[in-house]
Parts: sequence; structure tokens; C-alpha cells
Amino acid sequence: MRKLNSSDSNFYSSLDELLSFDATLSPEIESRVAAILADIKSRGDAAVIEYTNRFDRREVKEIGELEVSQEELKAAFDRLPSHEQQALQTACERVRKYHQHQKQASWQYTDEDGTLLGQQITPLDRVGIYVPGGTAAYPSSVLMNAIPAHVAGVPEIIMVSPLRGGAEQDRVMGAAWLAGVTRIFTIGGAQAVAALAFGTETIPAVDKITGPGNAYVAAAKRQVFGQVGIDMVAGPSEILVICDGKTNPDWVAIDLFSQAEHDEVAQAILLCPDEAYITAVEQSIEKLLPEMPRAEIIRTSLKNRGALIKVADLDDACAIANRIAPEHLELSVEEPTLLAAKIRHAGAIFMGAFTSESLGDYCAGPNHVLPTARSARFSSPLGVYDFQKRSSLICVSPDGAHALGQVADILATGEGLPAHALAARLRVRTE
Ligand SMILES: NC(=O)c1ccc[n+]([C@@H]2O[C@H](COP(=O)([O-])OP(=O)(O)OC[C@H]3O[C@@H](n4cnc5c(N)ncnc54)[C@H](O)[C@@H]3O)[C@@H](O)[C@H]2O)c1
Ligand SMILES: N[C@H](CO)Cc1c[nH]c[nH+]1
Ligand SMILES: [Zn+2]
Repeated sequence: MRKLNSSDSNFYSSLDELLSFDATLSPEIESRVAAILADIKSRGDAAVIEYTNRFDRREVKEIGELEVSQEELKAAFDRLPSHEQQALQTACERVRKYHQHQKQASWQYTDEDGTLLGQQITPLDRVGIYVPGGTAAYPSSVLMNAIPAHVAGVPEIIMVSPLRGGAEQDRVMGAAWLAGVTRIFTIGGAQAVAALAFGTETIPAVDKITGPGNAYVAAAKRQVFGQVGIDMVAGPSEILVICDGKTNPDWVAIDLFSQAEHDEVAQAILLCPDEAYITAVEQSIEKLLPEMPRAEIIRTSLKNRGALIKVADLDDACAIANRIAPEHLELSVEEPTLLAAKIRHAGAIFMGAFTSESLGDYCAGPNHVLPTARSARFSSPLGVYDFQKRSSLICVSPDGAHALGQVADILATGEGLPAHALAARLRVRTE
């Protein structure tokens, strides 16, 4: 794992090099995905079956074999051991409660001329949620995508995931049942995104597609954007820990592992002003890594995109954190509130040594679908607002038409648009 010092002259170029990685962009994948999208668009169900058989090594003959009924979802939930059912239910309730706070309401006001102005909020009609399933299928990702859609009042939630059967499938399907998913198709990759975007004879076209996935899914989402809405293009997981040197170093080491274990290009970084503490975390990493079941993935990820960084002080750490704009930021310090006020760019901020990022992945309540690859500079966690739309409301009174008509007349004439000007002027009182 690389060690850096923020006072070194080449520090920012080393940091920028570490951050420049983008696992979701590859010209070769972009062109393969374009071909898959075009094929699904023209051949529908038949192409979905072919790609599913090829990429997910299945032997499907009829499209109906790819849909899972509500009865099967309920049966999957019922098959889970009771402690797993309870854990899913607790997570579901907490995530729902948190997201209920995000629900936007319509508003309006009347101005001095009696003109009503406002904003009307409506849910999307039909959304598609992508739940990754190639290497591992996460039930928590089902909850994090479906619950905000449900809270927003979306009537139809269509889920796709390349499920592979077994207990893992029961967990994902059980979570889908709990979260109120309307229909599920066991398809994945670019073909699933295309089916949701364009619709097929069987799979309904949706208005927006949300959820993370691999480079094929990311490329497909990018390419269908415009035909449908998308939430974001989520890349590999990231964790940044700012520590004042007072947290048990084993806790920090394991928190770094918790995102590094997602995949070999996950990013895990520690910022700390205390050199001796950085050495202690390094020792914890060496001691604990061999015991981890996913040690090989963690080791590669830490080698590729891990860093232990000595900073001048905690203010310096905050400035560097804002440059990194991480998906997850842990403030493992005694006074996290003071530091949080200095953070402008982070998907989620975990405050204090007891707030491990992993609690946020499952059950704290906030969403775990978060901006990655520095996009926290301009985007936000997946939320209820992603499943709601806003329409402006304007109801002009006769007095309002008289006053505003004169203003619009002048502005429209200045823009060289006479029909606009006349439409405004016709409603202006002449006597
Ligand atoms: N940000 C988050 O909240 C979050 C949560 C869970 C997972 N993830 C990320 O999602 C990703 C999941 O990736 P995954 O692969 O396990 O599952 P996935 O479901 O995203 O992708 C599997 C699909 O990829 C397609 N595919 C695979 N190889 C292909 C090829 N050669 N040509 C065309 N298509 C091909 C197949 O159709 C397959 O169904 C990981 O990077 C993981 O870190 C992120
Ligand atoms: N940390 C991931 C998002 O970056 C989400 C996740 C799902 N399961 C465990 N973790
Ligand atoms: Zn995670």
C-alpha cells in the first residue's frame, strides 16, 4: 500500500494519478454495448434470451422463464432463516423511515396581482432498478433502490438482476418482496438495461433506470440516457478515513478492508496527521489481512488504489478530502461535528469512531447508492427525489396578465419574436 505525505512537493500529482482511474470507461466495452443495445432494440425478447444464454450461461428457451412471480418472491422470503428475515425487515424499516424525510411536497403561493405560482410534485410512472448479480447479488442494493421509489409513490418498479439461483437468490428475491418490487426479470448486463430502456414484447419500457453495475451496465446506462433518465454512473466503491490517531487502529484497518473487499479496483485511503498512528494502522493491516476470507481481493485493491497519507493537520485532511470527493468519508475523530462542517464534497459522511461505513451499507437508513469517481462534487446519494418530478404551476389573474403582458411584450419584441409579444399584449387591458 503506497504511503504519501501531503508536504512532499509531488504530493498532489501523486494524488491526482491515484484518483484518475475510471473503471467504467473503456472504448472497447462502449462499442460492444452499442451493438447489444441496437440488437435488443430491433429484436426484443429473442435477443434478450440469446444474450442471457451467452453471457450468463443459461439455457432459456422462453422469455417467461426469465420472470419471477410475486408468489415465488414471497416463497423465497419465507425460505430464509428467521434471523435473516428479521435483519432484512429491520433494514427495510430504517431505510424507509429515513427516505420518508426526503419526500418533496408540492407548494404554491399567490402574488400581489392574484397570480398563483407553484410547483407540483409527481412520482415517475414506471422505473427500472438494476441489481448487480454477476459476482455477488446484494439484497441491500434491492432495498436501497426499491424503497426510495416506493416512498416516492412510483406505481411500477421493474427490477432486473442476473440471479444465479441458490440461497443468494432467495435473499435478493426476499428483499424485493419486502421492498415492494412490482415485477422481476432475471437478466443482467447491457441487455437488461436495453430491455428496460426500449421495452420488448414482454419487458415494459421504463422512464428511468437506477442502480449500480459493472462496466457493461455503466456503459449501457450512459448510452440510453436521453431515451430514459438514469440516476448516475456508479463506479467501484471508495472509502476515505480521516483519523485523529485516537481510534483503535484495527477498526480503521478493517473499515479500509470493508470497501477494498468489493473489488480489485476499489479505493481505500487513510488521512492522518500522526505518523506513529499511520504505522500502527499499517501493522494492523498486515496482522489482519491474512485472516480475511477475501484477502486476495483486498490485497490487490490496496495495492492498486490504497494509500496511507500523512497530513499536516485535520484542516489539511479536510482540504484533501474535498479534492478526493469520496463516495464514503469516515471522520474517525473525537469532534466529528467540527470537521463535518468543513466537508463540501462526499457522498456520505460517517461521524465518529463508532460509525463504521458498513452500517451505512446495510441498515443505518441513508442510501448506499452514492456518487463515486469524484462525482460527489456535483451529485448526491440516490434518494426519493430521483423518483419524483417537478412541474411548474402558473395561473395568471386578469390583473397579472395586464402587468406581466407589458413586460413580456417588451422582452419578446427585443428577442424578435412577434407572436410571443402579441400573445402577451392581447391580454393587456386597453381602457
Ligand atoms: N455502488 C454500489 O452501491 C454497488 C453495490 C453493489 C455492487 N456494486 C458494483 O457493481 C458491480 C457488479 O458487477 P458484476 O459483474 O458482479 O455484476 P453485474 O450484474 O453488474 O454484471 C453482470 C453482467 O455483466 C454482463 N457481462 C459480463 N461479461 C460480459 C461480456 N464479456 N460481454 C458482455 N456482457 C458481459 C453479463 O450480462 C452479466 O449478466 C461491481 O463493480 C460492484 O462493485 C456497486
Ligand atoms: N459499499 C457498496 C456501495 O459502495 C454497497 C454495498 C452493498 N453491500 C455491501 N456494500
Ligand atoms: Zn460496501
